[in-house]
Amino acid sequence: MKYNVKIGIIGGSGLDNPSFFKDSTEQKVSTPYGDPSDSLICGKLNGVDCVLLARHGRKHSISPTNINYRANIWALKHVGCTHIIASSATGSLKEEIKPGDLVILDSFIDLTKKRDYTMFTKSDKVLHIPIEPPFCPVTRSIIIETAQSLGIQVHQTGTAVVIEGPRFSTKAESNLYRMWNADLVNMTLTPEVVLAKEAGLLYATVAMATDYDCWREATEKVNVTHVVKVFQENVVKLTKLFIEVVPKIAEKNWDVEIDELNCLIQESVQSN
Ligand SMILES: CSC[C@H]1O[C@H](OP(=O)(O)O)[C@H](O)[C@@H]1O
Ligand SMILES: Nc1ncnc2[nH]cnc12
Repeated sequence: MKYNVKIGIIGGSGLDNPSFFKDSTEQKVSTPYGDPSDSLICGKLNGVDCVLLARHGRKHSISPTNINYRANIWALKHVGCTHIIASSATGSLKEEIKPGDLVILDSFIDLTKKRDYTMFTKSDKVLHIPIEPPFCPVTRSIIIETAQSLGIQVHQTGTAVVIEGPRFSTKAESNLYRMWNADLVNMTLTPEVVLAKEAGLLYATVAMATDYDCWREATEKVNVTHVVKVFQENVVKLTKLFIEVVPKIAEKNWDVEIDELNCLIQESVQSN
């Protein structure tokens, strides 16, 4: 086995500072892109090396636009992560995806406007990464199988529309996303998922639907208090899934997947 598995866990809204580890160390990392959202919390989860990072900072002080996604991903790569599993609180765009449900995302529609979308601005090279499939299919399968073995119901696929935020959507926007057949809406998935691929990290997101955004007549329109409340009411199944998925990821040899991703990155650098 060429690569030792180390798993980065990016905790989103509601999972900003989970007490995953019995013993942990805090590591401050500076990166060529500036500072990550917070210190990295390193420890072992079910015997596997893991690194926790709060996407919005442990005090939830950084808004989606101002998150230094590049620094976050660079820092996790720098400390030796091979994988990232991330959480995200999301609005549901479909009746059948109910608040509290978990969705193993497989695609996105990026409507963000004010972010740094590539790691490759600090070199003389241009990288045109083929992003499809955006999420690591093998990591996704392991998450789905683990959920099934725990009796946790998940939606096995889902497309998230990513908005700039921090405001929520209008009803017109929400209905437009529904017409696109998107499943969820959030504010942080991109460029995180893209940068992870550029960095050669195998990445998956477990999204939790926390609300019906604002399209559904019969329900209260989304607000942040409601999002946090629903997330907290359902957080146990999400953390249980993360804790159990970590050893399942670690028991596999990932040399092929990591080498394939590194090849893809090399092939995607434009050179004249
Ligand atoms: C707290 S409401 C909106 C906020 O929640 C989600 O955060 P995350 O993806 O980090 O869980 C959403 O993307 C917004 O940033
Ligand atoms: N309705 C919504 N829109 C955008 N981000 C969200 N995060 C949680 N609910 C959301």
